[in-house]
Amino acid sequence: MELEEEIIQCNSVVGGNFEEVCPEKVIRFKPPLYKQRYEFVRDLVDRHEPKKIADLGCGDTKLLKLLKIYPCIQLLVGVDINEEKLHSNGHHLSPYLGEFVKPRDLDLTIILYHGSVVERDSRLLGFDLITCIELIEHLDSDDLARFPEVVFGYLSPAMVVISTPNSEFNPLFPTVALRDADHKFEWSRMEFQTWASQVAKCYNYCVEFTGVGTPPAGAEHVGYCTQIGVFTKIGGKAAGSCVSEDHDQHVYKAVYMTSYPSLQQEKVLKFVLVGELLIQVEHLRLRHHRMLRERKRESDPKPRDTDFSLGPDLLLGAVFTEAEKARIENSPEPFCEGDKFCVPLQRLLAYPKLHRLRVDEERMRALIADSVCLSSDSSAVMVDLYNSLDYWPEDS
Ligand SMILES: C[S@@+](CC[C@H](N)C(=O)[O-])C[C@H]1O[C@@H](n2cnc3c(N)ncnc32)[C@H](O)[C@@H]1O
Ligand SMILES: [Mg+2]
Repeated sequence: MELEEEIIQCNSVVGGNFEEVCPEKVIRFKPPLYKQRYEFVRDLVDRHEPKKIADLGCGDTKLLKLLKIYPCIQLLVGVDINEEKLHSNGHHLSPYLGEFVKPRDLDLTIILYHGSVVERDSRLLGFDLITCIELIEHLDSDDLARFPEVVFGYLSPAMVVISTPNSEFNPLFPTVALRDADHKFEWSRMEFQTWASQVAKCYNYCVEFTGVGTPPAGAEHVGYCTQIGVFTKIGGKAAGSCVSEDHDQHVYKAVYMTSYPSLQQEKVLKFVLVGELLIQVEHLRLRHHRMLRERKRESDPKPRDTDFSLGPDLLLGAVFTEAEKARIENSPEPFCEGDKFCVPLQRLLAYPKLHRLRVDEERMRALIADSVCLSSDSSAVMVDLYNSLDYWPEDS
């Protein structure tokens, strides 16, 4: 993360140490500061792998869009007081076509709620991570006073991240006013850390302070442009006893909800399994043809054992690791029965794209039974050795 400075003609009145530190310069961050804040959250998600995340004051849902790709997340919730923002951005959170073709391993539900973060809604209980990015400075003093009791006392997630402007950085900007017209306050590091430490102590969290947006050389003493507190619940995830009495408190209005296809859903698993299986069987069948053709060209009339050893997998562009090769080679080989080509289920399950689905032979048999033809003992998938689309130049 870098900070870019650009000399500009700056006639604005600047406060205190601005002129001394950084005369006539405008500060630009690279990547932009909002992206650095999102990156900070992404890094936390990478490290802690939370299953349930709520983004309070989610605005135009940009952070949620970045988070939805994480395989560990199963519930992603956004809350904002601005209903219009939620309505106009919700559809960006729905699954793409590619997410049906290559579904996630685990379910994911995304819900956007319209409501205020100072209202209690029991659907946000039991979360692993709650993010409040550039939110608290938009709360008036009454709401700010209620915020800790709701978020830390009632919702009581395992981790909370709060970011807010560091007012000590402001003199480096060309103007001295608050950074946004809707900000009710901007705190120095001392003010934020005093507030956050009291909150942490009151609700049994520990808090660490950091930030994003490094100050320019010579101005290190002002600290990060955005200050961040990361709160971790002492004693882990278990919800506090105070939550049990109001478990059905639904005050937020759900304005958008979407569920992602995943391999946890039987119909999705079946779709992927049958699709990958058909590709693999067809690939093996064509490879068998190729081998027969080569033999014919060599005019070798002698029948030999069919060779299903693993040559370069040109058709699928697959390159196997040594472990994958060993798994495939140790599984039963495809075979021919009259004009039928048979691939044992165990062989199919050895290929990486089917192996990753983590189904055993019995489950596979049950899932594919009504979609493919099985051998008489149901141990192999059976297809015609030749079909009308096969191209045999030698025949023409
Ligand atoms: C500066 S924006 C930050 C948006 C987003 N977190 C981001 O970093 O891109 C602040 C957001 O908080 C929302 N907000 C303000 N007061 C709120 C409240 N009491 N409850 C829920 N959301 C609130 C605003 O509508 C706005 O979308
Ligand atoms: Mg703000």
